[in-house]
Amino acid sequence: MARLGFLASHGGSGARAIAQACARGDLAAQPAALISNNGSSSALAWAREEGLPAAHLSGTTHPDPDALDTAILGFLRQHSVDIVILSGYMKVLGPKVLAVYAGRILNIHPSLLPKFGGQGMYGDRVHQAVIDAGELESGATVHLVTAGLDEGPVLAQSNVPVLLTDTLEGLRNRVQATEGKLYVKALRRFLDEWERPGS
Ligand SMILES: Nc1nc2c(c(=O)[nH]1)N[C@@H](CN(C=O)c1ccc(C(=O)N[C@@H](CCC(=O)O)C(=O)O)cc1)CN2
Ligand SMILES: NCC(=O)N[C@@H]1O[C@H](COP(=O)([O-])[O-])[C@@H](O)[C@H]1O
Repeated sequence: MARLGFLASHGGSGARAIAQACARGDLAAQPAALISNNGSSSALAWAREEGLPAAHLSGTTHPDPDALDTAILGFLRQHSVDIVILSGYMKVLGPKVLAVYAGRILNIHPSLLPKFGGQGMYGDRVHQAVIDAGELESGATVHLVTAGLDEGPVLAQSNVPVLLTDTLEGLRNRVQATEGKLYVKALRRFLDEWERPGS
């Protein structure tokens, strides 16, 4: 059964949705570890409540980026993680993690990539940019993670309308309401391919 390593900066809603799907038997996977760059994140508190091995690893604990990259990789390997799940993780993954887990790191982004992705595009900044651009639709994207921000192959997307009267909160809530189900669907499809011999 695939072992999942979560990285989250805030609430980790995607990680929680996936962990609940694993507990229901809807995903052939099991949570194995969680890392947060935010020592006071509710994702870290949730992981500890769940008895999940959890660590605060960040620029505060490891000011040197290479040392942080090594520490993140070490924690993932210590817990025999097979697949890395980014769940609102707001930092760029380093080359060591990217190399060892190439093709096995998933992320969810709150726009229809490739639109509204890349440096500086995260959280509410994305939704505000969508509204400012006058887009008629938005959604979330699950993609494989590569060295470039939000540039990896798309695995799945959700679609929601953008209303002319939309506020930032209204659009955020409408997009976020699709994320948990989308992430579970994308991971199920990924696991089907990953577990097929020779895939
Ligand atoms: N190597 C990669 N690392 C990460 C990727 C990726 O595709 N390749 N995805 C991001 C997640 N993400 C959007 O989905 C994202 C996260 C953060 C940023 C960003 O600009 N961050 C700011 C700092 C924000 C903060 O400190 O709170 C920055 O780096 O200046 C853009 C996109 C996760 N990592
Ligand atoms: N570029 C990455 C990004 O913006 N991710 C977004 O951050 C939010 C995290 O919420 P959460 O911490 O409650 O899961 C989610 O909406 C996710 O799509």
